[in-house]
Order: sequence, then C-alpha cells, then structure tokens
Amino acid sequence: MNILPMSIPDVSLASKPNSDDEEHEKKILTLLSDRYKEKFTKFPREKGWMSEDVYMYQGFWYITDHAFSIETVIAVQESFQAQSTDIYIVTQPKCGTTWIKALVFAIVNRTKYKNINPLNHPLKLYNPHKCVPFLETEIISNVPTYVHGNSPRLFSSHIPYRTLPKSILESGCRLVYMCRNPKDALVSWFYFANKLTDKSRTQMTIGEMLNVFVKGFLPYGPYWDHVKEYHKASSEDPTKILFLTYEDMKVDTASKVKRLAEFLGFPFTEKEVANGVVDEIVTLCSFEILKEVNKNGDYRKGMANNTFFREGKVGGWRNYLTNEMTQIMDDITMEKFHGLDISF
Ligand SMILES: Nc1ncnc2c1ncn2[C@@H]1O[C@H](COP(=O)(O)OS(=O)(=O)O)[C@@H](OP(=O)(O)O)[C@H]1O
Repeated sequence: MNILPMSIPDVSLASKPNSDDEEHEKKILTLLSDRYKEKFTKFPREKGWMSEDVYMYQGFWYITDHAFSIETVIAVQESFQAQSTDIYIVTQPKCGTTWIKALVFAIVNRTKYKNINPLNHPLKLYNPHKCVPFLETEIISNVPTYVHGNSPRLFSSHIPYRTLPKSILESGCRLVYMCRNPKDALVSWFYFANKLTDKSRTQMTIGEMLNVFVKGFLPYGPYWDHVKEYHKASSEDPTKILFLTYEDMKVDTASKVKRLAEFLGFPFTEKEVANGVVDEIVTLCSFEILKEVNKNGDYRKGMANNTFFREGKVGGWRNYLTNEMTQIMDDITMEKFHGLDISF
C-alpha cells in the first residue's frame, strides 16, 4: 500500500502554511504594493466589503494588501505564463469554487491516485484550494505547488475575463467557469465575511452585504459583469471555455461530471463507468465528505478550512432574504442577463 508522502509529493508540498511562508507572502505583498501603489491609488475608490477601501481596476473592484487583491491580480496579469496544457477554473467568489476545484482535481488525477489507500487521496487530506492553487496565491507563495511541473497544471482564479493574463487566452488551454444564483452567492458572502477569524474586521448585516453586492464593491465585483463576460467567451469558443452553473451541477451530478471530464480531455472509459469510478468521484467531492475532511485547520492565516463549507444548497437564500431584497436582486439579474440563456 502506498502511503504519504511518497504517493503524493506535489500536493503535500503545499499542505500546511507555516510562519516562514506567511512571512514570505507578506514580503511579496509589500513588494507588489510598493510597485503598484502609485498606479492604483489613482483609480476610483469606494468603501466596500467590511468597510475596506475597494479600488476599481479594468471595471472590477478589488481590496488591497491581501492575497486576493488588486496587487496580486495586476501581478498575475503582467507576469503569469500559461502553458497550452493548463486547465483553469474561474469563478466569482462563493459560486462553487471549492466544489468545482475538487471535481476537476479528482477527474484529472484519477489514474494517479487509483492505487492508493482512498484515505490518502489528497482531497481526503487537504482543502481543495490546496490541491488546485489560486493564481493569486501562487504568485506570492513561498512554495509553488507545481514545482514538479505536473501536466496538466491545474489553477484557479477569480480574475475577470478581460483581466486574464494574455498568455492564458493565447495558449489555447481549457478553462472551466462556474456561476451560481446571485442570491445564494450573496448569502454565502454574508456568512463567509462574518465568519472570517480576523476579529479586526467589522461584522456586517445582510442588508449591508446586499448593498455592497449590488454595487459590486466586493472583491472581483460586480458579479453580473463577471458572469456575462465568461458566458460570452464560452459561447464564442465552447471547446475552450466551459460555462457551468452550480445549480445545474447539483442535478444528476454524475452525468455532468462525465461531460466535464470530456471537456477536460479526460473522458471516462466504459469500464470506468461500469466500475463506478464516476460515482466515486461524485461522492469524494460531495459537500458532506469535503466538509468533514475540512472541519479543522486553516487554509490561510485567519481563514479556517471550514469557512468554505456552510450549507451547500440550492435556494437557501429563501431563508435569509426579505421579499424586498429578493425583488432588488431579481430585478438586476433580469436586466443584466436579459437575452442570455443563464438560468438558476
Ligand atoms: N462540495 C460541495 N458541494 C456543494 N457546495 C459546496 C461544496 N463545497 C463548498 N460548497 C459551497 O460553496 C460555497 C462556497 O463557495 P466557494 O467555494 O466559491 O467559495 S470561495 O470563493 O472559494 O471562497 C458555500 O455555499 P453556502 O453553503 O451557500 O455558503 C459552500 O457551502
């Protein structure tokens, strides 16, 4: 029986944040801030998410001095070099990033981990965000996850389509985009924001969160423009950009996983299907299993693993939004998505 760390060296490298890594990230962030501050402080600024200043860059809003900030986004855009075999997973935050990352990781690496003890599968040991790193965190990381040059490399990001590094668009690689009903994304944002362990942050009401969500003053907002751009790009080149919704993925997940595998260039064989491999992947990546695996520990400083797993439901917004809030969200969605085949 194979056991760690021999069986999964690449992922174990990125498993645990330690104080050296945090120091390194801080240093890189300071460096990036020094490099870009003069530029971005001239951009439009608003008070946004949890009372933080947000800056507009290329039509979208960002916080500063953070892994997911204007500095890292500009740095990725300016310096990241894609490879044609790469696979990118892009989402608006709170739209199912963690789930789709787990699914893509499990599909692409299923042969690699076929013979290991299922308890040692990376997704049974690590947060999916460690298995598929964000471009935004990778650029400031002390321990790049893909030092061994896996192929295909898997990365994720929340970067809007228009701000993606040129090399991603030119390399011909594949990109999976997942979106979600904005009302569920809003509620998820609300709980996430208030659960962050950094106590220096201000707690928000759902009404305040709705206000910033609608204005787009959240990292990578506005939601609607983000979704629309990827939807358009996907309809122009569906072989390279796959547009998914969280809601659709929830219905008959196994058949959607098969379609996803085909798009990724890793189709399941008839034998695999007969042997239940697809169902195994669906179960491995299910909300319940991932929530249990991630009940302890931190993904990053101030961000517990369990903050990524709350309810995992479709339509949970009904328990949190008033009729008036629902109306506001529905009106904007109707106007913004008018004429597009996006439904939740
Ligand atoms: N495996 C699985 N299946 C279904 N749903 C899942 C899964 N993992 C996480 N979730 C739910 O996704 C919501 C978090 O969104 P993201 O993963 O996009 O968050 S983040 O952007 O990475 O911070 C958040 O939704 P809410 O429960 O509505 O808050 C999570 O519970």
